[in-house]
Amino acid sequence: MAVGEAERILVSVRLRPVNAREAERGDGSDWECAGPTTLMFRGNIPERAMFPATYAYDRVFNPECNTQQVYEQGAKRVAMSVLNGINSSIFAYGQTSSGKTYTMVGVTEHSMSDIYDYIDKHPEREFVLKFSAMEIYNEAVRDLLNPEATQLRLLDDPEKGTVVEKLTEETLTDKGHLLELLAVCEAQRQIGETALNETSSRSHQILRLTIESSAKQFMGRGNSSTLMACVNFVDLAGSERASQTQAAGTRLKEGSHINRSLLTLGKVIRQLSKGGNGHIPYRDSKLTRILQSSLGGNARTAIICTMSPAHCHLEQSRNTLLFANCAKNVATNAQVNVVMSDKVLVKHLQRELARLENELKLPGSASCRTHDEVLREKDELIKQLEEQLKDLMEQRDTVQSQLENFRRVASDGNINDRTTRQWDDYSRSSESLPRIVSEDVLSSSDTYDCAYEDKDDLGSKGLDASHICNGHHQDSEIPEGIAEPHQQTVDEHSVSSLHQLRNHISDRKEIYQANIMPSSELSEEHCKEVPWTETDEFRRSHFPADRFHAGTNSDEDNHSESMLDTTDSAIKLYTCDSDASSDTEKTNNDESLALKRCVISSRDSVLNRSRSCRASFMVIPNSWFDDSVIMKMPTPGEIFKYAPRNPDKISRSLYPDKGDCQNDLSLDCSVASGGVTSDTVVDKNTCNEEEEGAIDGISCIPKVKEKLEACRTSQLEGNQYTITEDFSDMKNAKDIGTDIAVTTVESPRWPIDFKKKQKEIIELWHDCNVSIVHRTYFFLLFKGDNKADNIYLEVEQRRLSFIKSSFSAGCESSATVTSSLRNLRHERDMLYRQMLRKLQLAEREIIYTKWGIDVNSKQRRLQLSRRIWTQTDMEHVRESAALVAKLVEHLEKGQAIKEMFGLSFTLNPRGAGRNSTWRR
Ligand SMILES: Nc1ncnc2c1ncn2[C@@H]1O[C@H](COP(=O)(O)OP(=O)(O)OP(=O)(O)O)[C@@H](O)[C@H]1O
Repeated sequence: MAVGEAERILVSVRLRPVNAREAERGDGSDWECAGPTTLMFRGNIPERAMFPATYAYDRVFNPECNTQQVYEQGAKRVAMSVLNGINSSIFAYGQTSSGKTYTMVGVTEHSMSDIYDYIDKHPEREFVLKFSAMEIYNEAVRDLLNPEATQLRLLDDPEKGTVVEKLTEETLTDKGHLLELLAVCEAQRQIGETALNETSSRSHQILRLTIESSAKQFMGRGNSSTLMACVNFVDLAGSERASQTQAAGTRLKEGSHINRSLLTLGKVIRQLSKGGNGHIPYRDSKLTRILQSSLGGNARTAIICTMSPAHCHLEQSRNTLLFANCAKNVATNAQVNVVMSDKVLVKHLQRELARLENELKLPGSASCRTHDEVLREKDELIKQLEEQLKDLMEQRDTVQSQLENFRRVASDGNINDRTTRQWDDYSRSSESLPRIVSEDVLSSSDTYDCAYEDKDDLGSKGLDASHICNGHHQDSEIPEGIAEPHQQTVDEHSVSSLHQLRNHISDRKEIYQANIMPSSELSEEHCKEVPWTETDEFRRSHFPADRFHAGTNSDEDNHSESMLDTTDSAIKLYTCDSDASSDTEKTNNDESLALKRCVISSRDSVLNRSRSCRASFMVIPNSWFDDSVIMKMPTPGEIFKYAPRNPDKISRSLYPDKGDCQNDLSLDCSVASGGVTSDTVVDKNTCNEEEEGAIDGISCIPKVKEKLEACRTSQLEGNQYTITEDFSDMKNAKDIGTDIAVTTVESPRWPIDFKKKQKEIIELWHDCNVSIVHRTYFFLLFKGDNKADNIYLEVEQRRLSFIKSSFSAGCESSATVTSSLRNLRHERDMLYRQMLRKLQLAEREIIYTKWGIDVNSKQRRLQLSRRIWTQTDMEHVRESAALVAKLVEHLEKGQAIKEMFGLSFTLNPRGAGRNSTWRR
C-alpha cells in the first residue's frame, strides 16, 4: 500500500498451544485455523448459536506456527517501515498467559535483526539508531533504561504529540548494544506470578527504536534530507480475571490498573473503528496517550492478538477477538517523516510555491475552480442586487408618475380641494380647537394597521376617480361602526340633518386615514367591508323592507337624524366615489364636511397594507378633548333597526322582557360568501336551530358557537346570560379574508370599558416608546363611540402588550428599544422645530404658560417638546394630542412620518421580506 493512502491496522491472531496446566485439566482446544485468515470455533457449548463461529483477520496463526512466521506475516512489513521514515507500532494484545511476551520478544528480535540486516545492505546511507524503553506500571511511567528515575511525566508537544519527559534515549552503537539494552529492559520489567502465568507481565512495556537515515553523498553539504521514524514494540499486560488469576493484594491492584488501561485502549480502538469525528478518549489513560500517534495517526500499526485455545478461556478469547474485529477497521494515516536541512527546505518550499502558482494559472485545477466558484457567486449576487435596484427604481418611478397624475386630477378642481377648503373654513371658525391635521403630514406608511395618507398622496398611489372606492355608491354615507350593515345616503340627508352636522363639525378635526393596497384587492377588499358600507340598493335587495324595522328612506332619514342626534361625537365615514363631479355636487349640495372613506389602490404600489387597515377620511370629534362629552349610545330601537333580520325575532331576542336589553348581546354575522349572505343573531333567548345552522356555516367563528352553547346552557338553567367578551377574533376572521361583518349589540356599559382600554393603551404607548404622532392620531381617531373603535383599541392594546412583554422579556434586542427611544427623540426634535413655524408668538406664550414653562427661559421650546406625551393622565394626553395635531399640520410629507411611524408597530425588521423597507 502506498504511503499516505488510507491504511488499516494489520490485525492477526495467534493461537498458542494448550499448555501443560490446561492439558492436565483436560481443557481441549475450542479453536482452529480454517485458513490463513480464518479462525473457527469448534467448541461445543449450549449458547453457541449466539456467537459467530468464524472470524476473519489479516492473518491467523495456529499453535504450530512459530514466532518467525508470525513476525514475517504479521509484523515485518510494519516494522520495516521505520527504515523508510514511517512511524510504526507492533502490539501484542490478549489475555494473561496467552503468549504476548513470548510473541513480542520474538518479533522484536526478528525486527532488530532485519533492521540491522537492512542497514548492512545499505552502506550508502548513514543510519542513526536510538533506543528507549518504558513501562506503564499501575498508571505510572517508568524508564526501563534508568531504573533509578522516578515516575516520568507526559508532556504535550505541538509537533510531536505526547512525549515522555526525560525518557532515556540510548544511541545504539551496534546490534550487540541493542541486545544488551533489551536484556536490561527484560530484567527491569515488572513481573509477577499469578495462577495463570508464573512470569506474568504486570506492566505495559514499550520498546522504542528511532531510526534516522540520510544519504551519505549529500551529508555535510547542507542540502541533505533525513528520514526519521520510530518503531514501537508494545507488549501489553494481559487482561485478566481476578478469579482466574486468583490475584490478591498487589496482584489485584496491578490487575485493576491493567484492566482499566486496556479498557480505555478498547474504547479508543472501538471509537476509531467507527470513523467520523467522535471524541477519542486518548487522554483517559497513559497507555493510549503515549500510543496516540500509533492508533489511527501517523503510523503503521500491526496488532497481534494472542489467544489461549483452551475452553476455560473461552470468554476472554471472545473478548480478544472482538477487540481484533474493531482494530481491523481502524484506519491509519502513515506519512514519511522527512527532516530537511535549511537549504533543502528552501528548495522544497520554492518548488511547492511554483506548483501552487501553476495550479492557479491552469484552468480546471482545484484551487482555480474554487476561485471561479467564488467569483461566480459574487457575480450572481451582484446581478441579483442590480435587479432589485432596478425593481425599486421602477416602483419609485411608478409611484412618482401616479402622484403626478393624481395631482393633475386634483388640480382640475376635484372634490378634495373643495372639501379641504370647506373644511378649512369650518376649522378656522373654531379657534379654540386643534386645527386640521394637514394632509401633508400624513404620508404613506404601512407600519401600522393604518397608513396615513394625505389627499394628494392618494394620487401618488395611482388613484384617480376610478380607483377610489370602486364599487361604492358615491353618496353612501356610512354610519360609523363595523356593526351596522346600515348606511345613509348623503343626498338623503335632510337640511336639518346637514345643519346639525355642521354644528357638529365645529367640534371636529379632519384627519384622514388612507391605506394602500394592490388594486387587484380593491374591490374584493372593499367588498369585505361591504356589509357595513354597502349601497342602499344592495341593502334593499338583500334585506327586504319587511325585515327592517325602518325600511323606508324616510325611516333612514330619521335614523340619520337620530344618529346625528344621539352620537354627538360619532365619526362619519363617507365612501369616496368614482365620480368626482358627483361627489363634488354632493358635497356642494350637502355643504357637509366631506368625510371620505377612501380605499386607495395601486397595483404598482410597493406600499403594502395590513388587511386590517381601513382607508378613511374621517372627521374626528374633539370629544377626547372634553371629558364632559359622553357618548350617547344607540337606543335599543336604533340597534334594532340596524340588524338586517326579522325584527320580530330580534325584538324577541333583545327584549324578551319587552325592553330590558341591558345585559344582552347579540351577534349579527353576515357571511357573504359566494354571493350568499346569511344572517344570524344570537342571544340568550333565541338560540334556536336555525341560528345554529347559520353559525355552523361560519367555520371561522368558534366563539359564536361557544356563545351559543353557553346560551343554551343558560337557557336550560333559566339563567340570564351575559356576554361581554371582546370581538377581536371576529376582527381576525375578517382580516384573514373571510367576509364577515359582525354586528354587536351589547350593553351600554362598553363605553366604560373603552375608557379603561384607552387608559391602558396610553400607558402602553408610554411604556413602548410609541411614536408621538401615532399616539396623537390614534387618540383623536378612536374615541370609542362605536364598536369598530373597540376592535381597533383591542388590536392596539394587544400589539402594545406584546411589544411591552417582548421588551421586558428581553426578546427584542436592546437595539430595538434604543432605536425606539432614539426615534422618539427625533420626533420631539421635529416638533421642536415645528413650534417656531407653526405657532404664533402669542400662541406660543399661551402654550408655554399652560405647560408651566417660563416664557423667558432659553430652552422653552425644547422643554415643551420634551414634555409632550410624557404623562399618562388624561388631561396631559389631551393637551399633548391637541398640541401635536397643531404642530404636525403642515409637515413635509415623507421622512418625518416614516420616522415617526417606524418605531411604533414593528418590533424588529428581522425576517421582513423584500418590501420590508417600506414597512416601518
Ligand atoms: N506460541 C507459543 N508456543 C509455546 N509456548 C508459548 C507460546 N505462547 C506462550 N507460550 C508460553 O506460555 C506462557 C505464557 O506466555 P506469556 O508469558 O508470553 O504470556 P503473556 O500473555 O505475556 O502473559 P501475561 O500477560 O501474564 O504476561 C509462557 O511460559 C510461554 O513460554
